Amino acid sequence: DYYTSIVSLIDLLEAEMQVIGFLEQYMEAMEEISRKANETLSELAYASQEADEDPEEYYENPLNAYKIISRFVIDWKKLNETVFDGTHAAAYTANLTELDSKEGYTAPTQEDLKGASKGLARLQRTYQLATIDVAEGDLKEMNYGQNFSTSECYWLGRSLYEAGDFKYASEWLIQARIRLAEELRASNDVPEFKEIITDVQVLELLAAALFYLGKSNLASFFNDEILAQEPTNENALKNQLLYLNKAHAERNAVRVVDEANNYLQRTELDELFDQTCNGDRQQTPREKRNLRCRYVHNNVPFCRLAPFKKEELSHDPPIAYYHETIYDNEMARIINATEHMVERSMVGDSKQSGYSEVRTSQNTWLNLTENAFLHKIAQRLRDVTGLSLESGESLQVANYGIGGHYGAHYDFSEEDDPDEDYDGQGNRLLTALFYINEVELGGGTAFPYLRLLAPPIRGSMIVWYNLHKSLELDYRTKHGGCPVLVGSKWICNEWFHIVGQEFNRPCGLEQDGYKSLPWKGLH
Ligand SMILES: O=C(O)CCC(=O)C(=O)O
Ligand SMILES: [Fe+2]
Repeated sequence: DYYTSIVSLIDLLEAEMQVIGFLEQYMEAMEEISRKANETLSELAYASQEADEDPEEYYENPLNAYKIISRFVIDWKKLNETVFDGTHAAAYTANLTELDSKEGYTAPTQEDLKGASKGLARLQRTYQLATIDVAEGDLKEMNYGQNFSTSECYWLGRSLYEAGDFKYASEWLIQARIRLAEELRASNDVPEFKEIITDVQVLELLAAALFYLGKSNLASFFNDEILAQEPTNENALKNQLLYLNKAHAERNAVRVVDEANNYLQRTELDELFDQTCNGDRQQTPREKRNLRCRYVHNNVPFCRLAPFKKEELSHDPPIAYYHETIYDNEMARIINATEHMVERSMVGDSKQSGYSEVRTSQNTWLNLTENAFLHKIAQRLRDVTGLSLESGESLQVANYGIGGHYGAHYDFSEEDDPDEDYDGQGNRLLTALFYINEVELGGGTAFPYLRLLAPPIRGSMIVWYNLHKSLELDYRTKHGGCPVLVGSKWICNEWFHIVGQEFNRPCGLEQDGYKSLPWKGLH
């Protein structure tokens, strides 16, 4: 699909350029025909005008009599053949068909449009971006100059309406109305062949969206607006009663649930996650007080010369950045090797997995042992963590597109017997995650329970233990990838498992799992 990764969008751009070429070719052919046809046409018109001045006299001349018959039989026939010539249209269609059936290409669908719409709404919700700003291309004080047209606002509103996101649907529909009014004021000529949206179309959706948001009063107000423009509009007449009655009932009832907050079934965790992503939820100065930056060598001889640059993010559970742990050429190679391999990411365990809006990214895997250039990265992973990779997974490479994100989750398996999920290698002990490109805005890794946001720093790696020393699950490690606001986000991560770490991370003598139990089953 097109809304989960940048790579596929670049392919799509290529397809669009081709389509532009095809149509240009066709239009040139048509213009040539039009030019020739006009020439012939004026010749023919000249002849008949001449005759029309005094037909009787004109046709006394036998040559002229011959000519008009000849014009019908020969010239008009020839001209019509040229005008109706279908070969250029056929070539155009054939080009399009060929593109459609090209290996690895599928035209974007309504589903893609819906996915992209939801991605945008997710960005707005997470980073609290006002629709009016986004519609003008403003994302967090940056202007990308991408003003939305009436039709774009309308379709965005409509997709969100269909997706049940009535809050943002109504806001985008209002933007559509504003633009429509501006367009009407500015001029009357709408460019031909472009979709024309009417105010009534917008109002119908807007009233319904507001109704579902529990704002029947407003729904009723906009419905009246429709009736003012089209007094016999059947839908509006029907809805009038519904909206009015509901508004009346609402006025007299105490609202139990706040529907506006309840839409899309957002959980408390979603809220915490968003707040962590947008910086509203942060570690307290007290929590940060003992966090340090330091050079570490982990007793690796080479690292005594070139130590790792560690930045502590949390002591318990242990989470830290290691800056500048992957080289430019390594990052480029990883992206080059995988950009045409990535596929839509799945969620779930070995028993049950599938696609989900919780994780909108694309990913693939690189085998650390099969790819020679990855041997060095594997060694670095061992040096940084002090752990063995004998039970480690392949390196996962992932790319996030428009509004791409990964909702809060645990990396470990909560199964009674995680060995079943992981081929007998034990649960996921440690996560090491490299940020391998520059993300312009957004796309951090958020730990909502720890009030911790790690921005994606190109070339840095973030490392954390998912399990307590006793190997019990550490429920404080819930985390996710914040939506990418501007740019594209590439990461690769390695999961270290329990097997083989007996001497590398010895178990504690006490059960320390109680520390994170209060977070278990939260939300
Ligand atoms: O994208 C991120 O920052 C987090 C990714 C993640 O948590 C995962 O892939 O398990
Ligand atoms: Fe994760």
